[in-house]
Amino acid sequence: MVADKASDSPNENNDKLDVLKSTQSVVRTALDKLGYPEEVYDLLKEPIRMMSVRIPVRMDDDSIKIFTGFRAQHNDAVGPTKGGVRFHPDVTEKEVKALSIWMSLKAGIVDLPYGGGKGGIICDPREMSFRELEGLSRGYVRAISQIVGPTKDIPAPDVFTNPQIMAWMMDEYSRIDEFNNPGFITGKPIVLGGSHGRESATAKGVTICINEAIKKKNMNLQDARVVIQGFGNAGSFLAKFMHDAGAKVVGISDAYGGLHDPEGLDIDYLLDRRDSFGTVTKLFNNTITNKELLELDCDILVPAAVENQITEDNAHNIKASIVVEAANGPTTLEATKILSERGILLVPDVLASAGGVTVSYFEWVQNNQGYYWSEEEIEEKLYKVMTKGFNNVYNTAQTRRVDMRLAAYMVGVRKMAEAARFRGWI
Ligand SMILES: NC(=O)C1=CN([C@@H]2O[C@H](COP(=O)(O)OP(=O)(O)OC[C@H]3O[C@@H](n4cnc5c(N)ncnc54)[C@H](O)[C@@H]3O)[C@@H](O)[C@H]2O)C=CC1
Ligand SMILES: O=C(O)CCC(=O)C(=O)O
Repeated sequence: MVADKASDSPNENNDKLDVLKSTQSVVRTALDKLGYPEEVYDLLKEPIRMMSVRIPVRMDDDSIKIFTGFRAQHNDAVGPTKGGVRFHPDVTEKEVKALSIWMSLKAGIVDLPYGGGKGGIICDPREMSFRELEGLSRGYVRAISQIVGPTKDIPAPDVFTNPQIMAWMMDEYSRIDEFNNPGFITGKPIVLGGSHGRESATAKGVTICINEAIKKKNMNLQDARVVIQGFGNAGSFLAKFMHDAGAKVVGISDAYGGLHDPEGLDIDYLLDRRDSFGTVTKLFNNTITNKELLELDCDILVPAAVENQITEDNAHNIKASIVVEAANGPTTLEATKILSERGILLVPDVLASAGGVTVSYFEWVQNNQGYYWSEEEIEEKLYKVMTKGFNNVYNTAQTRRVDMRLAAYMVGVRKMAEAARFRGWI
C-alpha cells in the first residue's frame, strides 16, 4: 500500500484508503447529480445482505484451521446478485462490501439483468495445498448455501481463485441441491459448462476500452508503450493482447516486484514462466518495485492487481496519458482528481473491468438455455456490450462535464435506482 503524506492525520489517511467510504461518496454525488432523493442513497450505500462465515478446514498436518469468509449482496432490485470470490490475506468485510457495490455499478453500465454481489475469504492460497484449497472452497459453499443459487446470487472467480475452484464450488452446491446445477457459478472449466472466452474476458474488455480511449486521444496502439501492474488473469492476458496488437509492453509486475525493459518485454516467455497465482518476477534479479513500475515512462498504464495503488502521493508522477483500471479500486479519489486535472484519460474500474462479468452473464445464459456459443459469437457480443458501455460513460462525462469515474457511477446507478423505485422500495 502506498503511504500517505506525513502531514495527514492517521484518520484522514485511513479515510482516503477506505474503499467503502470513497465508493459511497461517489455514489452519493452520482445520485445527487441525477436528482434522486436521499432515501435512494440510504438504500444503496450498503449491501442489502452481508453474511460473515467461519469455515473449519482440516489441514494436511491434521490440524483444524478456521477461516473467515464473507458474501455481500449489494442490491437485487434488477435481478439476482452476481460477482466473484476473492481468496486473499488482506480481505476485509469493508472491502467485500465495496466490491459488491462496484459489481452493481458494472452490471448497470453494461446493462446486465443483475445486481452486484461479492465474496472473499481471508487466506493465502499460495501457502495452501490443493487438498486444503478444495476443503476451503467446499466449506465456503456449504456456509453460504442458503443465500446463493442460480436465481439468487451467482459467484465467479476473482483474485487468487480460478476455474478449478469454481468447479469444486459448483460440485458442492450441486450435491447440496441434489441437482446438477452449472448455473450456480461462472468461470467454470469448459467441460463443466464454462463459456468460451471467460478466462480472457476481463482482459478482452480492457483491450476494447484501451482501443476506444486511444481513438479519443488520437493515438495509435502500434506506437504505444504499455505498463501493466499484476500478471494474473487480467494482467497476463492483457499483456498478450497488447503485445499481439503491436504495442510495446515495457513493464509488468506481480506481488513481489516488477520487470522493466524500454525496448519491450518478451511477453510469450513471461507467460510461459508465470505460475498459477500470476507470479513471475521471482525468477529475475534485476527487478523494480511496484511503486517504481507505476511511475515508468509509458503511454498506457493498466493497474491490474489490487486497491489503492495510485494515490495523491504518486498521481503527479504518472507518465501515461491513458490509465485503464483493470483492477477494482486501484486509484483513490484524490488521485482520480489529480489525474483528471492533468488531462489523463482515466477509464474507471466499473467500466474497464466489466468484460469479466459480461462473459459470466453469457455463461449463465448458456447454462440456463443448455445451448452453447462459439468463441467468435462471445467475442462479437462482448465487443458490442463494451463499446456501448464505454461510449455511454464517455459521452456522459463530456455532456455533464464530470470526470469518467463520476460519469460511470451516474450511468451505473440509474437502472438499479429505477428498478427499486418501480418495485415500490423507495
Ligand atoms: N478475474 C476476473 O475476472 C476479474 C478481475 N478483476 C480485478 O482484476 C484484479 C486482478 O484480478 P485477477 O487478475 O483475476 O487476479 P489473479 O489472482 O489472477 O492475479 C493477481 C495478480 O496481482 C498480483 N498481486 C497480488 N497482490 C499484489 C500487490 N499487493 N501488489 C502488486 N501486485 C499484486 C499477483 O501477484 C498477480 O500477478 C483484481 O482487482 C480483480 O478484482 C476485475 C474484474 C474481473
Ligand atoms: O464474473 C463475474 O461474475 C464477476 C467478476 C468480478 O468479480 C468482477 O468484475 O470484479
